[in-house]
Amino acid sequence: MTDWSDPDALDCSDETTFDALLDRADTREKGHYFEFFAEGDELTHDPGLRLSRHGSEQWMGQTLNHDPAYWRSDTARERGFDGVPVHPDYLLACVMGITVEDLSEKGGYFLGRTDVEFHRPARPGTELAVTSRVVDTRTSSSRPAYGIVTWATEGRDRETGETLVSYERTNMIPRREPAATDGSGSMADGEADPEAPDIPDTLLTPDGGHFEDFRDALERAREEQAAVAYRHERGRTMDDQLVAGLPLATLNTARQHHNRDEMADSPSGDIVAYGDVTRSIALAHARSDEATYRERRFEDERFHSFVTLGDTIYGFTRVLDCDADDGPEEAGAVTFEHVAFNQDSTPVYSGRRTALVQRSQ
Ligand SMILES: CC(C)(COP(=O)(O)OP(=O)(O)OC[C@H]1O[C@@H](n2cnc3c(N)ncnc32)[C@H](O)[C@@H]1OP(=O)(O)O)[C@@H](O)C(=O)NCCC(=O)NCCSC(=O)C[C@](C)(O)C(=O)O
Repeated sequence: MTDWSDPDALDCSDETTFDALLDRADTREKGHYFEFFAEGDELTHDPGLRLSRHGSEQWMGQTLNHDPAYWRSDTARERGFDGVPVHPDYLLACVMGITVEDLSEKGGYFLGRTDVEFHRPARPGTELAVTSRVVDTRTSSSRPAYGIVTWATEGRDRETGETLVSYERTNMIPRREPAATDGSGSMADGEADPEAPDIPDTLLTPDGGHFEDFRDALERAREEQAAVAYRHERGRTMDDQLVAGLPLATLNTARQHHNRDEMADSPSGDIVAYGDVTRSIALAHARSDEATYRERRFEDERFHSFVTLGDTIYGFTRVLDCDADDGPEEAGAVTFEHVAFNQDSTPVYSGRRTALVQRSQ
């Protein structure tokens, strides 16, 4: 009888032996297929993550989000924060990162998110408690190998139980067994629309980045049948640190971001950027052209196309609404539509954002 626990019983450095071993071995799976999820299921996400100043500053530096209120105590105080909070994009990415192992590690693509609400600022050192509820599951008519799942997620302060951020997100999730559909959905390569798009003749740019600048530009646009819409100058090329480093720093274990071998056979053919990194870069471009006071909420966030290593992310903004009565004395609410696009001008992300923007002195 061979004692297979004897170190000398198998030569794992021999390619033929090792190939045969690998062939025979089961894989201990991570993550869940589509069939695992049922509407109403509640999931408590176990991985612990403590928000850190280093993590927030690293996220801000790498994504070009340079708002001093999240670096410096004097600006934080002026903006009404009780101490220097972590950056909201980092908070959101950390809450979502923790959920990945349970919800989307199997390889599903992040399609969209809505109702992103920041309930209170979070301080470095906060330990997170994150839960999700399955809101909806459905078959994809265009991709029988995948289903579409929506979860409602809440990130809380583990010590006080207070909610910090909540949202609903939707992913494509691989099925264990492909669904029997005719595959007749929207998979055809985009047929050109023969109709020219209906767009305004004039796109206006606000004179500055304060609340009044956006409000005045919107008023002008209404009179001139124009839109307030502009692009931002900065671009950021996706490198290893952004594509693989930042998701892992928030415990996002989705293979899409760090396993090129597995991803070679996937629809994207390569690792792709975490949606929250792409989004944060586009928002940073927009925020660099405005006097942001606080983030309020995000709706209708969608990820349209893959972003891979070497792609460059630019930003485009349309101003939708200004509300002078919403917000404290120092700021008014502005609603934007932000679009992230790549070097070929292909939109990769879009979302509606309401932020408080500082009033002019
Ligand atoms: C996946 C691709 C190839 C599919 O492209 P496609 O041409 O097959 O079609 P589509 O039009 O984009 O949508 C496919 C189906 O999804 C539905 N759908 C679409 N959006 C939504 C939405 N918001 N809410 C609800 N449903 C939505 C849509 O209605 C359609 O349904 P159908 O199959 O029945 O016709 C294409 O959409 C694409 O390239 N998207 C970008 C994906 C991406 O790069 N995401 C970010 C990176 S992955 C990530 O961050 C991972 C994460 C965060 O770590 C982690 O979840 O773990």
